[in-house]
Amino acid sequence: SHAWGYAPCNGPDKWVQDFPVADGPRQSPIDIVPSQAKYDASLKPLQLKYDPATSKGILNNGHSFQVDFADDDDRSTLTGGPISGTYRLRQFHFHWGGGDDRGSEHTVGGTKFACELHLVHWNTKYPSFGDAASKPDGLAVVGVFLKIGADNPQLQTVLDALGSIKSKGSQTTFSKFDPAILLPPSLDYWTYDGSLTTPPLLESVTWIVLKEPISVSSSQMYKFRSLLFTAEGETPCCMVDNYRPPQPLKGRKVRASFQ
Ligand SMILES: COc1ccc2c(ccc[n+]2C(=O)c2ccc(S(N)(=O)=O)cc2)c1
Ligand SMILES: [Zn+2]
Repeated sequence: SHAWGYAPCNGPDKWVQDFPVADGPRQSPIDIVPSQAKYDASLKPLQLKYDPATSKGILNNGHSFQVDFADDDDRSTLTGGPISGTYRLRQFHFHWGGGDDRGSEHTVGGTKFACELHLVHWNTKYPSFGDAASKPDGLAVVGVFLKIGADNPQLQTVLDALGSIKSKGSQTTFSKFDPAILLPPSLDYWTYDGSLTTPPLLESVTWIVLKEPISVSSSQMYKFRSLLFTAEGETPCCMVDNYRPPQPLKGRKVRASFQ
C-alpha cells in the first residue's frame, strides 16, 4: 500500500482506509475550548526533568524531524501532572504549516498556531516504548504551541541542524541538548485522553497541552519549511502542512490545571 502522508492522495482523510481507529472514540488532535475546560484542583504540577546527556541524534523521518533520546534509564522523565508513575522522554518533533496562519495540530478556540512541538514520553510500567505505545496509559505527550513573534534563540540550535537532514532518512548526531530550554515560563496545561496524531493513530496518549506558547519568528519558520518529505533522488516535495486537523471530541472532557 502507498505509505501515508499529508498530500490529498494519502493525507488525514485517507488514513482510515489503512488505520480504521482513525474514526475511534479518543482521537487527536482536538480543538481545545478554554471555557469548556474544567479546572481540576487534583491535577498536580508537571515535573519535567531532562538530562542533556540523553540527547542522541536528529532524524528526518519523512513526516517530520525528530530528536531522539536515550531512554534506557530515568535520566529524562515526566512525572506529576495528570499521570501517575514515571514516563521517559523518547523523542521530540514538530508539526508546521506552509504559511504562518496554520501548522499546529491542536487549536485553541479554533485558533491555529504556526507550529506545535511534541515531547513524547512512555510509561515505564511497560518494558519498552513499542509496548507502551499500544496501551491506553502507555504514552504522555507534552504539546507546546509556537506563536509567530520574536526570534527564538533557544530554537535556533535545532534549526541550525536541519541543513544536514534535508531529505527523508537523513540523520546526524545531536548531543548535549536540553529540551527544557524549549518550554515556556508557565507549565499551566490542559489535559485529555487521546491518540497518536499520525498513523498508527494508537489511542494510547495522555495529552498535556501547555497554555502558554513559545515564540518563533517568520524567518525561523522558513527553516522548518526547507526540509523535504522526499528522499534524495526523488522529486523534491517540501515538508509543510504535516499536521492532522482537529478530531471529534466524542464526549471527552478536557481538564485545566489552572483557574
Ligand atoms: C507501535 O508502532 C508505532 C508506534 C509509534 C509510532 C509508529 C510510527 C510512527 C510514529 N510513531 C510514534 O512513535 C509517534 C507518532 C505520533 C506521535 S504524536 N504526533 O506526538 O502524536 C508521537 C509518536 C509506529
Ligand atoms: Zn506530533
